[in-house]
Amino acid sequence: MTELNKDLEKEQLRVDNVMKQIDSKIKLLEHNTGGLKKDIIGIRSEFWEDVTVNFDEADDLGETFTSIKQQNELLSERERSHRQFYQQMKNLDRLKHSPYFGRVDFHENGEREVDQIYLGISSLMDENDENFIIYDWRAPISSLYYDYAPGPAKYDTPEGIIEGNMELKRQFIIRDGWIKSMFETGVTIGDEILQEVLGNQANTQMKSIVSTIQKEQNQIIRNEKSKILIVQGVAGSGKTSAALQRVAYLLYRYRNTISADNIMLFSPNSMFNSYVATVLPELGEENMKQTTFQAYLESRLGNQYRLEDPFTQIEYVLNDINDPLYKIRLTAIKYKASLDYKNLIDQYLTTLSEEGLVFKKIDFRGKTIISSEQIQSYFYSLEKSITISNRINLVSEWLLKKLSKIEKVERTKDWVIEEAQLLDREDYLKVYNKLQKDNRFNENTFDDYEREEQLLAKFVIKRSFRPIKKAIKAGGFINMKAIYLNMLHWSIEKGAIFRLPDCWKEMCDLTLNRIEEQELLYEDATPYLYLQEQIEGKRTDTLIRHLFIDEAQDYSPFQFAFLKQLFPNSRMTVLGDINQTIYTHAMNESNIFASEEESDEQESRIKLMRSYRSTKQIVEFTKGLIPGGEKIEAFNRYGEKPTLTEVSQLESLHEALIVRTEKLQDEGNETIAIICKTASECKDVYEALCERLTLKLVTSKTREFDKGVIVIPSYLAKGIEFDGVIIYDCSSNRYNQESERKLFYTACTRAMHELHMFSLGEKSPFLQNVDRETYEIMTQ
Ligand SMILES: Nc1ncnc2c1ncn2[C@@H]1O[C@H](COP(=O)(O)OP(=O)(O)OP(=O)(O)O)[C@@H](O)[C@H]1O
Repeated sequence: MTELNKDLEKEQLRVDNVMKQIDSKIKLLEHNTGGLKKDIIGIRSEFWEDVTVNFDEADDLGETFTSIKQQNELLSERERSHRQFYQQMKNLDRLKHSPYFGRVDFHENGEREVDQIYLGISSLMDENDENFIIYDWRAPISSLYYDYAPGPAKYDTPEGIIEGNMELKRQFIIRDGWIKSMFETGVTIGDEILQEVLGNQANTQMKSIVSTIQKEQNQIIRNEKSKILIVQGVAGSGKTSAALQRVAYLLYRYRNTISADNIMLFSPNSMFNSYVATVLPELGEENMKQTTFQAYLESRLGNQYRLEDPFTQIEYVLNDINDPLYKIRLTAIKYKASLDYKNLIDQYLTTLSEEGLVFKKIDFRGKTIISSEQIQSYFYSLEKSITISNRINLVSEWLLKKLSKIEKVERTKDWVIEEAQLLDREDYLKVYNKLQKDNRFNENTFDDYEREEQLLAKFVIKRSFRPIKKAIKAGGFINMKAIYLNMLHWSIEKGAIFRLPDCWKEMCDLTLNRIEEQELLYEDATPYLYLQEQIEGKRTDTLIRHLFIDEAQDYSPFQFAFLKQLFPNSRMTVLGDINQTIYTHAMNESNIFASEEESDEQESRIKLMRSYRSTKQIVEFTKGLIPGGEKIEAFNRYGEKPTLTEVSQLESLHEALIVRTEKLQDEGNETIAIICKTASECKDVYEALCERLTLKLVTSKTREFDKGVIVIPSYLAKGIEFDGVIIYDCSSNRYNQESERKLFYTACTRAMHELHMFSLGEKSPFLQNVDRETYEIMTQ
């Protein structure tokens, strides 16, 4: 028997033993959980039998309350234990499927024994709960596995650095109790295993990568020192994967202080949200909060305006090049994304401190009860040193007091008596009950009839004023629309003192016209909300301690500044790729990824240059599409070269595309994307081909994507991946503007195993400089 076979046998024996221990832990837990479940069902069904309910006397009321409280505490305690048991059971189930994936033998300096450390997705203790049979991959000692090859090695612990020598590093694939493969590995974790993992079919849900995390990815996952961690990583380098494993790491490392509710991920669209949603549960952790920037804007401005979304904006940018206002709008999108525009708004705010805030009048029953001038003069009568938002609070208090006085006067009016008579039964009953209650506690009851009338009047008044008061509390008396528009007029007048783009007036007109129609353009939404916040008072989310921004190259400097203000207590992990910047507002020299310098000691930057998603052949091709692409490293996984098919007729394009799609399906590719430049192109393709192929059309409203063949616009495909990608039409008609180069690159880099491009007419200029050796030209 060879040395390796002997080792394999020994390792299999250990696996057998671990499986037995997992089984006995499961049995024990089942036993305990079963009892608990019965307890909970019992307490729930007998809840009301076991409490003493008596509302007759005040004393009885107290006793009833205590009794319910006790019973409730008992139930909560049992439910908590049940949840814990359930979680443990799920972890054991997961371990049973695959107990561990790695082993390092570490000889700590000064110690006699060598420790054998086995790593899995969660830890497992022996039967006496004394020694670790499996270490959680996030434990401090586990970082040895990701960071070192056999030889001198060290790891960080909260108590300090531990140094020693790594004597062995081994990697396993274990499934259902059997070692399927075992390798001795070097620094980079098992190319063999990575080959296997990456060679698999793409999935409609992202997978966890804990067993094959690479050293540079581990730096991201375990970073603890930086307030802002910026990761510039090439397409497919594992940014999203590293981000999600980092969330799992933080939840483990700070389990006593941070929970999933304290972590938030901003992602590019809702389909991406569902794509990544299974990774953390797979690792035994609860999902962090997830949102998109657009969803946030909607939640804040959606009740005031029809908000344009970034997808509608990009459709305009890509399609409407012949619109006479096209250039103006594009310049506006860029300018309004900049910190120069934020600075302009800040300047305007200083003038607002002195004059110019606009308020809405307050009407009641068709009559103005407080005029906008009255509000304005009260506001400007307040001490100027008080911030605008604090003065707004004072105005709000003043208005509410004023309303209370008006309420009293109104109570005696005829309309109140009339409305009181028309109250429906339910409302009347409420008043009647109140009357009864008052009589019970109040000895000096006077004429019930008179009292009832008063109460009814009060009820009617309260109900009528409620919406006004609510609106006042929410700052509804501020005329934000007029303030934003006035700011635009003011900026036109003061143009000379700002670095405004040419045609600024035309740009403002564009916004003015839309706002008049109750529509807010995407480029105006963040600035508008920013201005609103400075006036009404900044809203902050102090609960979030770690903010993750994925595809961050597509955020404007203004949006970043806004997010920093919104999450003041949060550390940030910002992940992106400057070569995948597809939105006009982000094509800015102040893009966070444009610089490679760390701006201060709170910021760290990490670069990922190796692409794992695509085969070497695809990476060698896509590298040629972007300047500086030669620095991108491909992982050694081999496949066919990408292909380009040039056709001159639409019919032949469709025929060729159908043949290729069917071939990809026959080869076993489960997720195939036909990527078009725009949504309108997708719609045409879908309509033309849906009778010949089983297709699904993806739009900005799609929440999840399924296996099969999908037709998807380029900008929605970002962040996700497919076994096979077909570029519908990469002709110079479609992709010719320099600003579209990155969009094209993003589309091509979605392919894991196969990339096929079709061109109706001459191919795009982006392909002109690509090394001809890196792709095949197909003849029809
Ligand atoms: N260490 C790793 N082990 C196994 N698979 C990995 C590893 N790193 C990345 N991958 C795989 O590579 C693919 C790309 O990863 P991911 O989507 O995280 O990259 P990305 O940098 O966010 O890509 P993009 O910017 O192009 O959207 C995924 O299939 C992921 O599972």
